[in-house]
Amino acid sequence: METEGDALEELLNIETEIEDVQDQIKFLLERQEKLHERQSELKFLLEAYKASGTGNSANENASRSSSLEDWSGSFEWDSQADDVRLNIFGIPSYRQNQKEIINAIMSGRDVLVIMAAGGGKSLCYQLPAILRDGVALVISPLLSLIQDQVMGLTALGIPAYMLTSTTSKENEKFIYKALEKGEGELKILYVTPEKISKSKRFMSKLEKCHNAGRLSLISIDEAHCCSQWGHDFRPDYKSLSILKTQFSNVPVVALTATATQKVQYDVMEMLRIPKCVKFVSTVNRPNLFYTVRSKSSIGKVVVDEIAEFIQESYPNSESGIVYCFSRKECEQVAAELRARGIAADYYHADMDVNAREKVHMRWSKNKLQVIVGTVAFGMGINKPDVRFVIHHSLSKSMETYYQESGRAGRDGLPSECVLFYRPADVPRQSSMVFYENSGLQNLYDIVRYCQSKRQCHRNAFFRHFAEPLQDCNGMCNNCAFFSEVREVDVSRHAKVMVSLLQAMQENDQRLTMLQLVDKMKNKKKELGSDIKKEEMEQLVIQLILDHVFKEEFQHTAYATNAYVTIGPLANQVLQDKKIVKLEISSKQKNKDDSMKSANHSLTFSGLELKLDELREELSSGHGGIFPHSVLSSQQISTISSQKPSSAQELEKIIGKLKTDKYGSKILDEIKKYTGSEPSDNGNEEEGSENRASKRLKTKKGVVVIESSDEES
Ligand SMILES: Nc1ncnc2c1ncn2[C@@H]1O[C@H](COP(=O)(O)OP(=O)(O)OP(=O)(O)O)[C@@H](O)[C@H]1O
Ligand SMILES: [Mg+2]
Repeated sequence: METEGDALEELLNIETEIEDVQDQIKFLLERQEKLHERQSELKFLLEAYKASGTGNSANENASRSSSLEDWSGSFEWDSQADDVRLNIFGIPSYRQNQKEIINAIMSGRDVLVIMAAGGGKSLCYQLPAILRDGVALVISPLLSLIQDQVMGLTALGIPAYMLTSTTSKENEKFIYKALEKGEGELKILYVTPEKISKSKRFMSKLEKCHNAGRLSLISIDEAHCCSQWGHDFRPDYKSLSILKTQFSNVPVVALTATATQKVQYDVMEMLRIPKCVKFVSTVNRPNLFYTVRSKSSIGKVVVDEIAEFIQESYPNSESGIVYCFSRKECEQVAAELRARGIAADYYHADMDVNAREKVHMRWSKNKLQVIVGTVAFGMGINKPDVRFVIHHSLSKSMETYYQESGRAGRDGLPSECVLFYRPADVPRQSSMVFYENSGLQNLYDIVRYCQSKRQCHRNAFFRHFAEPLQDCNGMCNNCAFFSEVREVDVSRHAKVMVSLLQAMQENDQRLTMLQLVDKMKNKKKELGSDIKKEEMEQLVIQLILDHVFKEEFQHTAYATNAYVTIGPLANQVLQDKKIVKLEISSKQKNKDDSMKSANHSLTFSGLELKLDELREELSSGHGGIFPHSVLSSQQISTISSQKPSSAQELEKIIGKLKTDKYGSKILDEIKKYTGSEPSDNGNEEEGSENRASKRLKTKKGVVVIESSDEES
């Protein structure tokens, strides 16, 4: 006969099971939502293919415009545009989509441009701004970005101004007069979005400019700031909808480096440009080599490895960034790098604006090799020749990592992105992001990227941004060294771990990841075979990603603690319904292996170094503009390989304006160098880009480093 005790026990069991089922339903609903989202992304993608009539070639699909109109044909402004491109901007040819975007804007259309960081979005609106009559208005979110742009344009002799808190009274007067009366030369005017939302005076002058038919175009840079779903939402960007309402016949061009479908729709809606021509370029950055390195639990060892990497790969003080998790860590790592002889300084939100600006400036002018920053060192970074971005710990999402690592190699030359990963960094991040909308989901996506030792890192980006896969060309460490990894069945370890955690929870005890791993030490007998502590940590994270465990958080007076608890799929492991596998490096990566990727770095020829010195000298002599505004690294590389001997030859590389300004000094330097060059100096003939790509040839995913003079 059933007693009261039996009934009570059964009731408790049922309640536990109901909780378990509810957990599973919650998990399945979340999963369903994700799948729906992905489904609609893929449907959209397939429709885009159909509309553009392209086949399956990844390259064809990598760049697409949303309409069937042909923007690549000839237009009446072609020759004038070519002239401005070469002779004012010093740019010898267009990159992918630039010509088409310019043509669409010149035809008076609204345009949405999605183009990777460093793809060359600025030229797309600056060139039409010069060709069209009147003043172009550019909205940009940050003062530092605006200052960089205005300085660069001024150095090219283009009448560009900004109207910000730093503008002098005199310049303000000049700008208002130019807008109102068309007096004085003003072609491009930069403002922050607050000017549109808060300054009635400015808006009334702008209206006058428009009424007189002198507002040539409106450009909205970093347009993802319009969307709450984007990574840098700015409330003031919302007020930009007024622009299209008020100036409906003026073309609006919105530009951003990353935008998921959702963000793209949001931007089009917010800016009221539903019929815009959309140009989407690939997110692929083929010049970036992505590496995930396992991170030691000893802080000093990590800094040693970072310092060694920088010194061995970038001995000519090439610029780089090291991203750290916290402000304190930034300061420590910067100090330790300095102690190891690297010119490094830190940058974070706790510093006052002037101190931050000073560090940024020193770095931009190549007086400082490395900035060690938190995420606060963000959007305003415009330096084209950043050769490496190192993450001392993982970012909080794939999108953030793409943005941060993407600050490397904006000039298109080979550069490296290295992420130091250890599972113990995951709870540090998760306890920061768990309260954000989809914070944990986003974090777990990048954790998957870090945990995977076999999957192509580049493909992870394509998947994340719903883009067809493209060849990695051996440009990530998994593609380059994948054979060193094996998959091990650790289902038994997982089962023991689940039972252990369950027993603890039944006794109302909670465990952090490290405590759980520690407790597993006592289970050696049950396990038979042992796996290393780091692998055990990797397993805990793997089980969190697989929903066998989940993370829970508790606030204390000082911090938020992350605990590992039983997740919806734990029973599957206990009932042997789920096989758990772990990717394990079959041989300890030795130093040589991990440094292999460093051979992607550029090496400079003697002439390149001379020209680099010359651009520093010329930049300080020309009102302190940035060295890269005098000559870009790519231009230095082309000049060094072609060694022009006359102004006419030089003009073909850097255009008329720069040749007039700096030509004689550049030609002198070439002459001096070729005069002193030993006759067997054959290898220096090639530009660094050529040499770098020659040194790095991939054969079936294995990197073959060809020997060259510098190495022998
Ligand atoms: N066609 C081209 N050929 C060579 N260099 C180019 C070309 N177009 C642009 N560049 C150079 O590429 C670099 C990056 O350009 P730009 O600042 O416009 O990038 P962006 O797309 O705005 O990137 P971000 O999203 O990081 O702001 C600049 O140094 C620019 O001069
Ligand atoms: Mg830009």
